[in-house]
Amino acid sequence: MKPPIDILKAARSFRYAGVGIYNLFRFENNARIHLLACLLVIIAGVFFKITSSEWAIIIIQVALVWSAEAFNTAIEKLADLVSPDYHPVIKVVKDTAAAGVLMLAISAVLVGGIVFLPKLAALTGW
Ligand SMILES: Nc1ncnc2c1ncn2[C@@H]1O[C@H](COP(=O)(O)OP(=O)(O)OP(=O)(O)O)[C@@H](O)[C@H]1O
Repeated sequence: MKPPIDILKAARSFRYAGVGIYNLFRFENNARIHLLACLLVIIAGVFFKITSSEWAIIIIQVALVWSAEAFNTAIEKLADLVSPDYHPVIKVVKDTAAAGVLMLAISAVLVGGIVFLPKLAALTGW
């Protein structure tokens, strides 16, 4: 009888996803920009001693942006394979996928502002 959960198969899926994460940050310029932004946010979070709720919100924001970037990259690669030449539908597909990343990046910047600007203001005496 087949076991209800195939642990080896799950472990393989984790490995493939790990390769995907590596490729994302190794080869995609925008993903590297998001990685750098994340490192700066971690440094700021440690410096300003933000609360666990603030960390939780920031972690969710970072994960949302990275995840959107991963889906966007996957869509771009698929689109390049399906249509290496210019196609108006591919333009809509790629622009829409990029819009998804931009929307979440804007929300991450706003959340960052809400969390860090008051602390920065208190520090600098604005
Ligand atoms: N085959 C295509 N047909 C139509 N428009 C395209 C096509 N390829 C790219 N574009 C247009 O160029 C924009 C940038 O596409 P591109 O695939 O170069 O993405 P990118 O954000 O520069 O990512 P990367 O540099 O990682 O490939 C798309 O949003 C789209 O408007």
